[in-house]
Amino acid sequence: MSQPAQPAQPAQPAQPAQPAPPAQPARSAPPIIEVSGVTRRFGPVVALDDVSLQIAPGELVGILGPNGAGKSTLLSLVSGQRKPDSGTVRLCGLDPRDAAARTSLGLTPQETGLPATLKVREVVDYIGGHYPDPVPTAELLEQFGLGELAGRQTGGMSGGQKRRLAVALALVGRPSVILLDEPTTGLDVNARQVLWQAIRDYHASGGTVLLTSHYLEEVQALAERVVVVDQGVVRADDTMDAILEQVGVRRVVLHSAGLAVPGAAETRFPQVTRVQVSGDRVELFSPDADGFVRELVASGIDFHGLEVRGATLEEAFEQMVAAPTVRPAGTRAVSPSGSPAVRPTGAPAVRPAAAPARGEQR
Ligand SMILES: Nc1ncnc2c1ncn2[C@@H]1O[C@H](COP(=O)(O)OP(=O)(O)OP(=O)(O)O)[C@@H](O)[C@H]1O
Repeated sequence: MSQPAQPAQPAQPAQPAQPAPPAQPARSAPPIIEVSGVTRRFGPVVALDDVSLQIAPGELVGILGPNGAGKSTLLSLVSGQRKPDSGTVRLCGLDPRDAAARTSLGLTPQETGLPATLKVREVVDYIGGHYPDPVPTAELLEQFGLGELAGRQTGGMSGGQKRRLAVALALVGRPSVILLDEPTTGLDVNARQVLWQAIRDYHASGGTVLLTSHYLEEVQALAERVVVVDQGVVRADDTMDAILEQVGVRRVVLHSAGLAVPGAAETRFPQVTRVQVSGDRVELFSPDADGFVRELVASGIDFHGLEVRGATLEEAFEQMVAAPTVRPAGTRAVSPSGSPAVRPTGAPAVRPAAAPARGEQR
């Protein structure tokens, strides 16, 4: 579900114009974003359920979650567009509904309403005019590969071009923190690379980024820290490496006619939790890859081309959103996509960061 469509939010210069050395998150500094025990309901739906999150200045944090998880709701609370039913949200130490807090904020909502009859440069001038020291329009448009479109009405832009402009507008006021809700949805590979570079440059100059994405490779490429949200609950909150490590599942790839028979691997080897077969190529997932390989060798089954590697973020994510969260009857968040990924039999439970273990009552 989307936030209300609107242009980027006003922001204020809080960062130097020139790129500085890559930012080191100031973990000892007061959090620039602080969400404490926040619950937000929409009628019977609990979009966020007792969520707590602290983001230090200079962090680049990716929020992952399936459709309806509560990601956009979280951003709308941080940006002050909505208020929590309970709990508190602080942006730069202030209530984000206080305009003073939002002067240091740049925002790209999931759906952006650009005035169709205004030209691209006019929109940038207009938004930039709210700030004391905006990025010069030509410079900003060049950075986002939009220089040649400066004189075009926004109604004549492609979807991808509009998306690039929407992210550019979040940066025009030199904000100290930006919220990007699915910034590259609908973009082709080149346009996505341009935006990724702009986000990296902004972060390298000391900016704080909180972004949601459906593209796991985007979060993997950009974020230092990943927050996994599912059904309104934070299921994991850690560095990318720790998230991958936490899941502990490894992928074993090999070629074997004997194991390519449906059910053969799972039946024979208890360590195997999931199997994908394509011809004689077999991909197996196991929390105990070493044990599986030892037993495979001992079994005498013919195989070749063995590879073992860690799980991708996508696999880690599937594991995390697979564990159900128990809520009081009638208040469970509804995911439009229905049940999330099926948790593989025997897969290790992921210890959530701020959520109950599987089966615990909230
Ligand atoms: N204005 C609203 N009215 C009613 N229900 C809402 C509203 N906004 C959000 N919800 C519900 O709250 C839950 C969380 O929605 P939210 O948009 O935050 O999820 P999301 O993770 O951003 O999803 P997506 O990835 O699909 O954008 C969903 O069940 C959604 O249907």
